[in-house]
Amino acid sequence: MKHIQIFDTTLRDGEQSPGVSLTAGEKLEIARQLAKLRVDVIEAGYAAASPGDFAAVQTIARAVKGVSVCSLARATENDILRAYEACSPSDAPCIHLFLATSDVHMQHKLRMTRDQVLQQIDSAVRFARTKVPFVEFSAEDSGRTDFDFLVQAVKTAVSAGATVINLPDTVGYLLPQEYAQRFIRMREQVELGSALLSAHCHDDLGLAVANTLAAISAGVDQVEVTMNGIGERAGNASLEEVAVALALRADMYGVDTKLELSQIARTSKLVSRLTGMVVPGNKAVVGANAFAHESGIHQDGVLKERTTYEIIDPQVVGVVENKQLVLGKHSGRHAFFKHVEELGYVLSDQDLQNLFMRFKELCDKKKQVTEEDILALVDERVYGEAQHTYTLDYLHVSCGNQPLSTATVRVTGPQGVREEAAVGNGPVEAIYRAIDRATGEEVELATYQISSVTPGQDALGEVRVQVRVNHRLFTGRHVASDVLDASARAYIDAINRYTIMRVAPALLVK
Ligand SMILES: CC(=O)SCCNC(=O)CCNC(=O)[C@H](O)C(C)(C)COP(=O)(O)OP(=O)(O)OC[C@H]1O[C@@H](n2cnc3c(N)ncnc32)[C@H](O)[C@@H]1OP(=O)(O)O
Ligand SMILES: CC(C)C(=O)C(=O)O
Ligand SMILES: [Mg+2]
Repeated sequence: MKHIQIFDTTLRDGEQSPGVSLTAGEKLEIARQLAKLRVDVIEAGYAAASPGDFAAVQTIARAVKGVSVCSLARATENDILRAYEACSPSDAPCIHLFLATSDVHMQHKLRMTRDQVLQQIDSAVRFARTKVPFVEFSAEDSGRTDFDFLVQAVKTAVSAGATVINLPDTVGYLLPQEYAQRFIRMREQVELGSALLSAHCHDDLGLAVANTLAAISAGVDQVEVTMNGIGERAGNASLEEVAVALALRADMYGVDTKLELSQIARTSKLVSRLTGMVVPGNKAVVGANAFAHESGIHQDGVLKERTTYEIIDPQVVGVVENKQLVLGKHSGRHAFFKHVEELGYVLSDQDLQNLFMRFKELCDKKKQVTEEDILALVDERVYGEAQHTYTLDYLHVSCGNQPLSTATVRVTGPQGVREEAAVGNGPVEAIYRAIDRATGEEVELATYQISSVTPGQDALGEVRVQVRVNHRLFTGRHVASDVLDASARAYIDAINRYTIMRVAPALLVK
């Protein structure tokens, strides 16, 4: 069976989703999980974009073995050198060079002629090949590129030594048959030698997965995908949808991947939690409703025979139904640490001890502590409280069935301890006004979302907020059994992410 290489770009194109900003530590955690999922290439970021992204790519290249680690780079010497320095510790370092080839991009964005673009492809690919063994060249906006010119661009990249040729549908414009034809014609017209062909699709017309699958039928060797389909604008082709389609319909595609499908659910949840991008309930494969049956006739069918209405076995993609850890207030450290380890986390002794304390506090509030609760606690421990400028020491809220609420907060920050009170049209507004006064930061609340991360009346509530500062969005998140406490801390988390960026951009990835 032909092997299709999975190039995961969750940490690069996925992170280009508006409002997503991952720290290097968060990127590393996701990269480790992607390695467990057994993707072939991790595009860890864009090393020249910021010191933080450089650090993230380098950290992942050093720490995550058995997978190729790649950095994006423009066709410039500086970008190539930064990408090389960042990804060179990898077992298989890869530089992903791109240059646009469509007339609209060349004329208006690059302001270059066709000849200049060909010249730059040649010199950039040659230079990158002097640095690393794997160089991917992407003809940006290839979907809207004049085909004869695209052939010239690809010939230039191949003869300069590119090991992968990617034809991205950057703006999600093509239809499946058209996209497939481009690969078929390209193979007919260019002697690719050992260079692989790659597909990279965006979802502007909701066709990213269909186009990716069409490209596989047309013989590509690699597909570029993101977990949960996150990415620039409407997103990229979703890894889990492509992976499951290939596995389930091997009769049609006749290809395989190295993917460990049982890691899909866990990877999806991790990416969702750390990016703040909520997975819609009806999302294929990983949505909460993907294996839920609502109507009587369907329920009857599934009870008699699961496959009447389920084409995917949820366990195959790691969705374990009715699984609950038997953990509670009588559990000790050994059992608890083992569970954390089984969930795939490698934590320091100090983090484990602190986490255990939080677990015991939670046991006093909740009858049953589930795997979801523990995942939420780990996130709070490892990421939520990292690198903070402000901490919330005290919160008191007074509210009722009248619109006016009051909140009092005590916040510790660079100016010391400050106490402030404010009123608002509801408790959350009152809290946020009080926090604004206590921090003195000028941020504007852009979005506020609240959800229950665990089932039952005593569930943990998760609040995600985005604050806007100078047209940029910063996401904050917190999980607690008290939703007003979670609301306050999520807001402070978002402000902290903004302040980290302001004082030390290298700590944040973007
Ligand atoms: C399709 C994609 O997903 S492409 C990847 C998109 N990702 C990103 O942009 C990552 C985040 N970007 C950044 O941090 C910044 O844009 C940087 C650091 C990369 C560049 O910042 P700046 O130097 O300030 O340039 P800015 O972003 O304003 O403009 C881009 C410049 O790169 C040029 N450029 C665009 N693509 C390429 C390319 N592939 N090769 C060479 N130059 C390019 C543009 O023409 C423009 O040049 P100009 O300044 O001479 O007009
Ligand atoms: C950098 C390239 C491959 C890209 O993301 C695109 O064209 O969509
Ligand atoms: Mg893209």
